Amino acid sequence: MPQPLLEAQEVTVRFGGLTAVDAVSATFMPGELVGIIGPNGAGKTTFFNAISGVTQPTSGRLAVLGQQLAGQGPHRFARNGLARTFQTPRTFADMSVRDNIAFGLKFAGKRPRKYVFWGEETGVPWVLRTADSILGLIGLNAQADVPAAAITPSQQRLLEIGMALATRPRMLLLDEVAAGLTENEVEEMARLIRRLRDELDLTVVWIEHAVTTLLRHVERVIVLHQGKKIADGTPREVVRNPEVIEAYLGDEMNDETSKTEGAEA
Ligand SMILES: Nc1ncnc2c1ncn2[C@@H]1O[C@H](COP(=O)(O)OP(=O)(O)OP(=O)(O)O)[C@@H](O)[C@H]1O
Repeated sequence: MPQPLLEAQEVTVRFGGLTAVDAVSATFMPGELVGIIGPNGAGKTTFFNAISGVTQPTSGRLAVLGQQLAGQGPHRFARNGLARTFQTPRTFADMSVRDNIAFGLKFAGKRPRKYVFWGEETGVPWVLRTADSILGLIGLNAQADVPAAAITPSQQRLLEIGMALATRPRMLLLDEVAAGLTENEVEEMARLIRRLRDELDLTVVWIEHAVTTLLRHVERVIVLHQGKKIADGTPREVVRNPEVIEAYLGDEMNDETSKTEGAEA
């Protein structure tokens, strides 16, 4: 059995009297594509913040490839191969799209670790070597010289993914990268995410409210509700779980159905 890429054990995050993440344990294996879903305020982003070092867990353990990192800052997690996006894209507005990617590459260049590809330490895959090849991978070649402020919201999201890839991660954490996109753009985003996982042998963890698309593309789903993990299984298992239907999926599916009915009316 290979070593988990990331293992969270009983991770709890409290903000004053509020328990945003309540003793959540989860294991992420190399090459997995895992979705995280749950209602607003369920603790999804806070869990992401905890497993990427952005927020210190109040208690619990976090191991990246067996190395305990709880209590360390985000740079330490990044050095160990974690890269993430944020709900509001964090790009440099005045810099060109290419220079934004080049910034990520510069950050990666300072890292002593070699890229791990298909389980072995190798050189960097060619697609992650230059800003232009990364732009090709995410489909932003035509925007290379445009300032980041001038590209569309969906291109901003792609750019943020490109910046994360430029740090040459083993694990990519995506926080609502499809928010605000049209149905077609959401589907394209899902395909890109799968392609990145397949071609770069990445572990991808993806938080999204576009549940039907997400469930079609991931192999495993974790469901959070009021800070607790209430399900962890294949999409098939999770959609049949009565607790998940009660807490979340009933409303989400109804919303998506009524949107479709509304569009058809
Ligand atoms: N820095 C903070 N200080 C205090 N409370 C916070 C902080 N960050 C999050 N919370 C609270 O923690 C709970 C979990 O929030 P979180 O953003 O993790 O949920 P979420 O599942 O990502 O929600 P959404 O789907 O709306 O993004 C919420 O009640 C939120 O108000």
